[in-house]
Amino acid sequence: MELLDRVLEYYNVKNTLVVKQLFLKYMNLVLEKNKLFNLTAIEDEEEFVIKHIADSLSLLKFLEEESSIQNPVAIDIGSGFGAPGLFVKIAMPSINVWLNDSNKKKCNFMIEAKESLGISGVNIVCERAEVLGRKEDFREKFDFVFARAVDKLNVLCEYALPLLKIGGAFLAQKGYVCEDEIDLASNAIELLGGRLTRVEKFVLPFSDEKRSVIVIKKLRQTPSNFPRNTKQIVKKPL
Ligand SMILES: C[S@@+](CC[C@H](N)C(=O)[O-])C[C@H]1O[C@@H](n2cnc3c(N)ncnc32)[C@H](O)[C@@H]1O
Repeated sequence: MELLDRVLEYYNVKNTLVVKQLFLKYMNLVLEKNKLFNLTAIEDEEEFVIKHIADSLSLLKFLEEESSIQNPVAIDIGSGFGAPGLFVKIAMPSINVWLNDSNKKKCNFMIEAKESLGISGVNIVCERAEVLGRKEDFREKFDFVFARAVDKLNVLCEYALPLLKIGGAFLAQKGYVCEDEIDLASNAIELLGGRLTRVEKFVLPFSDEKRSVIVIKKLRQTPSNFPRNTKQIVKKPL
């Protein structure tokens, strides 16, 4: 598929023959399973390449620029069928990725996809992110947290920041206009030990799809009373 070749070249992805085969296999798995239950609204292959693959790969430059760690560990919260985490992992094998979702069917699909693609360095954890944030094995264990299309930034910060190591970065993928969400999240960012360090706006390649990536760095330990339980987070966002 020529569009996919161009996208891989645009993002400077190495080992393109292998990566392309894995992306095509993964896309077919998603589109096939999508006939049985809803994983994505996108059914057209070229649209899939832009809105799922290129959109996920837009994180690569942030991974390079925000950390010098050789084998970073990332968690993708609310990953759904595996976006952006599994696409990033395929294009950047040196990263270890945890794919997290609270929905059992989606987690089962991600397990199936991981096995079918035969990739190591990927784990799937089926739990609410705010529950993981209170577990010793997950709290402050990640160099990066990703989230795309999961919740508003103030709510997302309470999911993401407890999971980050000090010095780690939360990469939140948002639409082009995100200023109001950022304003609303400033209290949460401060309370949870973070600092907004970067907001980058761009257009996805070979399209007119506009996006933002918001970078929130963890500077201090998250106070032990966060994350709160789901009811409190939803009813009274920070
Ligand atoms: C709209 S989907 C987005 C999926 C994927 N990130 C993407 O961009 O295609 C949102 C996903 O977040 C999951 N989710 C929502 N709240 C969550 C939470 N607190 N912890 C873990 N997963 C959550 C849902 O189950 C759903 O699969």
